Amino acid sequence: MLRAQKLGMTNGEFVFISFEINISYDYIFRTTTWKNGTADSASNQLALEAFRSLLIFGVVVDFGADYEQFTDEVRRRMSDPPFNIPQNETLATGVYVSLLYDAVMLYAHGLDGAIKHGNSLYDGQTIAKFMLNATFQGKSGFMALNQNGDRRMNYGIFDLKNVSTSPNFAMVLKYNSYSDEMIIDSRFQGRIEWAYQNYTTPLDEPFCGFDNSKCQRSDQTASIIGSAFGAALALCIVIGFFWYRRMQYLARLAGMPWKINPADLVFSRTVASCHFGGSLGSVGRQSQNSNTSNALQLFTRVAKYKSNTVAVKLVERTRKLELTRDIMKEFQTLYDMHHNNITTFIGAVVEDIKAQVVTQYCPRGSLQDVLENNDIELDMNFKVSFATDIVQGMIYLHSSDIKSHGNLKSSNCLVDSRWVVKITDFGIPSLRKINRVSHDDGEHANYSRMLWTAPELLRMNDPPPNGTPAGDIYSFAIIMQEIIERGPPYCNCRLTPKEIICNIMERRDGIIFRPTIPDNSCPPEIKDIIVQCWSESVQFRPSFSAVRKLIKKSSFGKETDIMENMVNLLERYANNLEDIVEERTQQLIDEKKRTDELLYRMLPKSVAEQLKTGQLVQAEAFDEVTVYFSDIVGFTNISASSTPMQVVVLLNDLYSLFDEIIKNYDVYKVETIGDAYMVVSGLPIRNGSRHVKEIANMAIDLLECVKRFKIRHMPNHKLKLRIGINSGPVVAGVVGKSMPRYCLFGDTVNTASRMESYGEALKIHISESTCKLLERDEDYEIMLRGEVEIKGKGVLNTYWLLGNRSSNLIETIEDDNFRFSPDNHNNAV
Ligand SMILES: Nc1nc2c(ncn2[C@@H]2O[C@H](COP(=O)(O)OP(=O)(O)OP(=O)(O)O)[C@@H](O)[C@H]2O)c(=O)[nH]1
Ligand SMILES: [Mg+2]
Repeated sequence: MLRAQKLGMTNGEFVFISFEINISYDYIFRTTTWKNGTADSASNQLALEAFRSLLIFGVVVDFGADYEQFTDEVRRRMSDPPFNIPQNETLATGVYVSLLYDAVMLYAHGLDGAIKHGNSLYDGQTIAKFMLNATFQGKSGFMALNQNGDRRMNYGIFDLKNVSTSPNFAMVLKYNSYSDEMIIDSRFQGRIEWAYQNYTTPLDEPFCGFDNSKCQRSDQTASIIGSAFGAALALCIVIGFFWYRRMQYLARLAGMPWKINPADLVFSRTVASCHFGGSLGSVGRQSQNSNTSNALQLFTRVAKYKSNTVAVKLVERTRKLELTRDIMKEFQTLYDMHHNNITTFIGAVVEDIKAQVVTQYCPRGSLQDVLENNDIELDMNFKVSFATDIVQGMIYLHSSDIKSHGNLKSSNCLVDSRWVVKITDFGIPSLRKINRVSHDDGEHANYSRMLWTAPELLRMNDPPPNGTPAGDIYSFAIIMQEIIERGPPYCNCRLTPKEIICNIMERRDGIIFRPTIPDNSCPPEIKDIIVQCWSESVQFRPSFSAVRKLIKKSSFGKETDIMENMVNLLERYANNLEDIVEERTQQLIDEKKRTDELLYRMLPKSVAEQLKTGQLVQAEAFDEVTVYFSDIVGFTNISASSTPMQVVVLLNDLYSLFDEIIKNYDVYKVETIGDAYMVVSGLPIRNGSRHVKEIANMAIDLLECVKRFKIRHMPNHKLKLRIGINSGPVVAGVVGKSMPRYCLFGDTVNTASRMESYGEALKIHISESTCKLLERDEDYEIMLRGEVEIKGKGVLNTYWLLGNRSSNLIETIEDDNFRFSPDNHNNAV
């Protein structure tokens, strides 16, 4: 009751009824049921208030007149063995004693009936049957059982009385269920004192119902009305929203935001990409590459649009392009599409018979270009990430208004700067459908274009321009083969595209024709996906969403997290780049080495280095160097009796030999002019006085080698060399800018040249200065030639260098009668 009070239910509106079985007049009148002996008076006061709302409904035992006598008898008997309970104990008295007595009497009644009717004493059901409708005066009042075995008894209602003086529960009404009478006893203390509003009888039911449902109902009605109104409002908002969107769409459609002014497109260049031809609609193709199996060189037209680089695809038609509502809608649909794995449609220029479709430019070219580029290393993760990009793009495309691509192939999958694959060339089916300018690129290219087309579409006379979703899945499988194999479709078979297409369409002997993928080229789960995707039966091909799940389930699809994937991708790309850079650097180093070598052959290394760093090479004076000249005796005659090519071969053979020999000496070859060969020692790097010996030894060596030299086309002809040497000061420097040459200047050079021209065949003619330097070394055998009149010099003493005693002597052709004639020296053979 205290709990009810806390809930505010004891204000009299509610009446609580409790049921008591153990009630007698005495008991009731003596008991103060609300009071808790251990509680404080304040709590008891609260309880008293609460108990005012309680009516006790109880069984009223009528003990009858002999009750006292009965209890005395019970006490007496209980004092006897085996109970031995003292007579003054109250235990033997009470309502239960009389109730138990009456129960035994009732059982006896049933037993009596059973015995009388000859029934078994052990059949409980029969005994119980004879108890039904029993009536007798029991010790707990009149005992009467109805036909169901229920006892008809007296029941009473007790109410709390004398609240302000000595509160107690008192019977206010008695009901005899046997006689069905209400009995008002004189001992009753008046009527029920209701706790409700000044003792007035409470309503049968509270105003809001026992569970507040009656009040709620009105609340509910309000809320139903409210929600109906809300729903109507929401519906209006939704309809209004869609209507607004529709109006916006129509306004946009009419405004044609995708329309580009041709003047805004600034064409810069075309980017080439080499592969099989494009679709019939595009006119990007420019030239036919004749040597590689009819492959076409295709070009992307690149332009600047609002300072962005864009790709422009020209679509030409044979008749005027009407901007019908359908075409406008198709352009608008493209314009509204945005996804990371499709190229952004920027707009279109629509002119009389052509349209220029402007899309986002992908600098890395198509997937086909990337796959064909062997510099790019692609591991399986990279390949699967390409595949995943295509799948994501296609899922978006299939869920869009476009529904399907219809021309999915590797050249229509572009790779952007961050290696993300983006699908392109989809949509605008009306534009694709109306008659196009036909580009007959030849049978090979035409059939090559069909390699991605699903067999069911190949068999159709008029396939839908947008293709079908299942057809796209088939095309995806062919792209996967390209990715896995890094080659064109069907790269493992030797058939021509025409033969391949025929095989696919005909399905000979029920065998379907598809590309082969070697087992070791990709994990089995990836191969399974590809095989499923190119199933002959459309029903067996999975959707792109299913393919995405299958890839995710594979060992390559375990995306840990997008950032990690991104980082892995970048890392792989960086590693790839590092390898490429390393390779390229090596190539550059090799190339540089080659050009340097070439340069060092033309110029002394120290001079070349200065020129390379852009320094001005100052002419340099050298106090003493030795200059060597040689010439082929009778070269004019040899040239006259040979073809120019034979002369070139001869000189090349000879001077290659010379070049090899002079490598053994510290000399610098200045030049070869025709048949003349000029070498110097002592520059550009000074070598003290060694220059003369270097040149002398070299000259002896060269002469020896000439004696053994055989002219290829004149094997019997003995080649003879005339050698002249002079030593002295020179100035060396680079002359000329476009073809710089390292030249020597000074009289020393002229004299050396004269020494050669006034010399004799197979002899080394040296000047006096050279002779003096050589004489310091006793190894050299030198012979005075005598006085020779040299043009521009006067009469000079000259010498023959015969040989080096420490190595081999020259077998000189001694001619005592030699008479020098400056005019006939060229003819001396
Ligand atoms: N680098 C680069 N290449 C592109 C871009 N767009 C197209 N291409 C390439 O340009 C070439 C010509 O493209 P298209 O005229 O569409 O020819 P296609 O893709 O082979 O065939 P269809 O799409 O059927 O016409 C193809 O190799 C494309 O891969 C781009 O944005 N960047
Ligand atoms: Mg294309």
